[in-house]
Amino acid sequence: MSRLFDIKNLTVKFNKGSFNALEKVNLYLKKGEILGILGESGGGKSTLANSMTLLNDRYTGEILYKGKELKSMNHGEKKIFSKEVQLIFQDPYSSLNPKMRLKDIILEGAFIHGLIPKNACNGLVKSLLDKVGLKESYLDRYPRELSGGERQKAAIARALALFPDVIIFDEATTNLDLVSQREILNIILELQKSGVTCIVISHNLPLINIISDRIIVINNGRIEEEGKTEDILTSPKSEYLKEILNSNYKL
Ligand SMILES: Nc1ncnc2c1ncn2[C@@H]1O[C@H](COP(=O)(O)OP(=O)(O)OP(=O)(O)O)[C@@H](O)[C@H]1O
Repeated sequence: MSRLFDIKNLTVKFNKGSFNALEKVNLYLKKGEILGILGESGGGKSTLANSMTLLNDRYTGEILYKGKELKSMNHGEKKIFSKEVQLIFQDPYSSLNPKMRLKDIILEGAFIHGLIPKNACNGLVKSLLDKVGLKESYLDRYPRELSGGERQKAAIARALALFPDVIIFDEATTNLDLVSQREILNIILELQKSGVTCIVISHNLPLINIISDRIIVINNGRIEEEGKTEDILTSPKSEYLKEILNSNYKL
């Protein structure tokens, strides 16, 4: 499997003289896999996701996407990158424009990138709704007229309208009830089958266990361990993982 991302010595320092949010992080993402990123609050997971999507460019080290360092990409390359790599946030309400109807929200990015002719809109938006399990009758709704789980599905449909190669889910199921969580997990597994590579960031070990091919544990800005899901859960090395596994979590 070829690598989509290759990250070398990624270091992020937000305030001069204070601690590093990320410290010499090295990791890769293989095409077709689901990579789980696990760690406690404040450990640096979102900083990693934001840096991998250039929402944060105040980093040192290298983030290579398909062999090209993100900050050295020219305008055209960055535009392609922003289509190919999508980020889904924890709070779908704040990431959806409250003044736009669902169909316009879903198609906005695809229009900006010139991906779809006007006459193909209806077909595309219906197939995207179907993929994420939203009813066609929701097309004219505003975000406030959707439940939390439905809003998260809408955010995924909007990302899918760009036919991305990679989707990073940053705590995307954290605020959802168990049924919605399960539905989003199933969507992610279906995405993997259709060739989309995914990163799932969470502090929820059962969720990461169900879905990931490989896991990285990141705390205090450092990678504490990395390996195939079954390997690191059966013989954990980090104190963090040992503690969770010794608590009430059962594999
Ligand atoms: N823009 C910023 N400016 C200053 N400090 C920041 C900024 N973003 C994050 N931090 C700090 O960097 C550290 C890592 O934060 P980050 O959000 O990456 O952690 P996280 O693992 O995603 O946490 P959570 O699971 O709670 O979302 C934290 O101490 C946070 O306060």
